[in-house]
Amino acid sequence: MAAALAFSDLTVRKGGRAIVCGISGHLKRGAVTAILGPNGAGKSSLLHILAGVEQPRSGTVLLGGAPLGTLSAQERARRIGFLPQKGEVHWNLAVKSLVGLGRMGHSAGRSLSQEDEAAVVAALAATDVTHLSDRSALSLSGGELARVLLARVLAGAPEWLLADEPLGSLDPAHQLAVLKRLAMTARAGAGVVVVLHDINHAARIADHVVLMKDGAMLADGAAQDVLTPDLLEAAFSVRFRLVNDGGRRLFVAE
Ligand SMILES: Nc1ncnc2c1ncn2[C@@H]1O[C@H](COP(=O)(O)OP(=O)(O)OP(=O)(O)O)[C@@H](O)[C@H]1O
Repeated sequence: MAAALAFSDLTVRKGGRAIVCGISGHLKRGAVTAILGPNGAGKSSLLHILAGVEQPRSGTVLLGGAPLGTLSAQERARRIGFLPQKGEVHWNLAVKSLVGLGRMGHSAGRSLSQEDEAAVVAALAATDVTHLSDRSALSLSGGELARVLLARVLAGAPEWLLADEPLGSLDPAHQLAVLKRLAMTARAGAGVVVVLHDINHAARIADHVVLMKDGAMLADGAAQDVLTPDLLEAAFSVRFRLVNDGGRRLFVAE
């Protein structure tokens, strides 16, 4: 399948134990995949491997049929946008310049073209940070910085957008706006893979859900098949009641 992200028999060992235990899956573009599971389940570890920023102990990741490791760093940066859980900036860089770095996979070090500049402007607007364009990235609040770092990834218009808990420091209005942006990005043809903690956020945008526990996949399938009270209880050891809220499924922890 064109440009699918497929992984097989992935194993990661850290601290003398397996934290990802031989998992396999197949992710499609044009869809939102939510990775859910309790703390320590291995969600970030899986995302790091899919992004190519960490290597598994064993197993393979194929992007469009090619092993991820065979892509040049520039091609990987152009095709896979990765938003880590703890986004940090240590340079005194203007927000628009920081977001411009998201074009590096396209610009290969040359100065930004008109197309690059247009992509930066659109990405700043998409995450509601246009008004911060000239501010130093070091001066931003946590939620502002999170939105700027998402803008940097969006500016690159990657085939794959891999985001690790992108809503953690956002207020409710911006959480909703970012969820909608992720869904729009998938509808525009990208593969969106997002680690989420809120089941209702996943229910709102996910087409596909990977449910992890103890480094293994408890379930992997269509959102409506995986987001069930029984599977969620098996993952989180909490009972969820399913409420029909005018046609929208809402999960309430009991
Ligand atoms: N360098 C390390 N050494 C030892 N253990 C590690 C190391 N890195 C991660 N782990 C452990 O691996 C497990 C999986 O970590 P990971 O960050 O993938 O979990 P997660 O599902 O993303 O969790 P969270 O929801 O808390 O972010 C955790 O138990 C973590 O403590």
